[in-house]
Amino acid sequence: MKEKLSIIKIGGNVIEDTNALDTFLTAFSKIEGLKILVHGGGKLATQLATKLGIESKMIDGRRITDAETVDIITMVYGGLANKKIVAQLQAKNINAIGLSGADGNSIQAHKRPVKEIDYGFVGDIDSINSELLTTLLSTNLTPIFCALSHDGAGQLLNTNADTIASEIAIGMASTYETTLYYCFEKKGVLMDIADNNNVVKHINTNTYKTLLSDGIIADGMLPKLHNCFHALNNSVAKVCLGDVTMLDKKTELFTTIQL
Ligand SMILES: Nc1ncnc2c1ncn2[C@@H]1O[C@H](COP(=O)(O)OP(=O)(O)O)[C@@H](O)[C@H]1O
Ligand SMILES: CC(=O)N[C@@H](CCC(=O)OP(=O)(O)O)C(=O)O
Repeated sequence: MKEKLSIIKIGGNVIEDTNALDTFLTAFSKIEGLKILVHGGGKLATQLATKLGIESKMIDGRRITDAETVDIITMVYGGLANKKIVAQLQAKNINAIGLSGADGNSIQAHKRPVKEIDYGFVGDIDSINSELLTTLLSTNLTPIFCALSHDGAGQLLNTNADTIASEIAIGMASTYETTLYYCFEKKGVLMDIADNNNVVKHINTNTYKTLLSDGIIADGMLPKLHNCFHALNNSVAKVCLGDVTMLDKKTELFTTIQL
């Protein structure tokens, strides 16, 4: 029997809100067993770029990451967001260790090739250093990943945090029974975005197709669901989406994805 490992991706709207972040980190700190946290911070990066007079460009939910922008996201994801979360978890007795993909060569990627769109310094993941993560977990450290990978030749790259979470879950699946949680401000995949209680409790490959063609899965939910199925197709045991109450098991109202 493999040991269980939970990988939790925290949504951008939760990081932005001090109270919601504290509630989330309390619930995270209480999750039993081995765990890894992944965060982004896209909205915080856009806010800092605006303050610095730099325009933020997104295409299909991906940030066009030029040389100035990669510096901003390094400051925000690898610095401010990551270190605040690590410090707050230390206060909750979790021995958190903050990592970008460059630290310990934990996530190696390559710059996305230019086709119709040049995304700039955006990285597509090649490998996860599962040995390093296994070592950290075995010494009671809890890895906290930001949305940065590197190319092995000195360049940091911007990788969507949902993708980092699914690739870590996949990379760890041969060693652990991995469950991937996408924790955000909604109770799960909603039938009606205006009704936070109208949750689709189970989605499989067939119902996924219908939800897509009916336009129920839209915007930020599109890459998220793509990552969910990618994880399940690559040995991840379980994938769930929901709000913080899903983590402290105070509710049955969240979405479980199955093949
Ligand atoms: N059917 C749906 N159910 C829930 N959220 C949806 C749905 N369709 C679109 N969304 C939107 O997707 C958003 C989550 O995606 P995103 O903003 O990228 O989140 P995160 O920062 O957590 O990665 C929700 O805040 C919501 O506005
Ligand atoms: C390539 C790319 O688009 N990367 C994302 C990484 C941050 C992220 O994923 O943040 P949330 O999870 O808070 O949305 C970005 O820069 O916005």
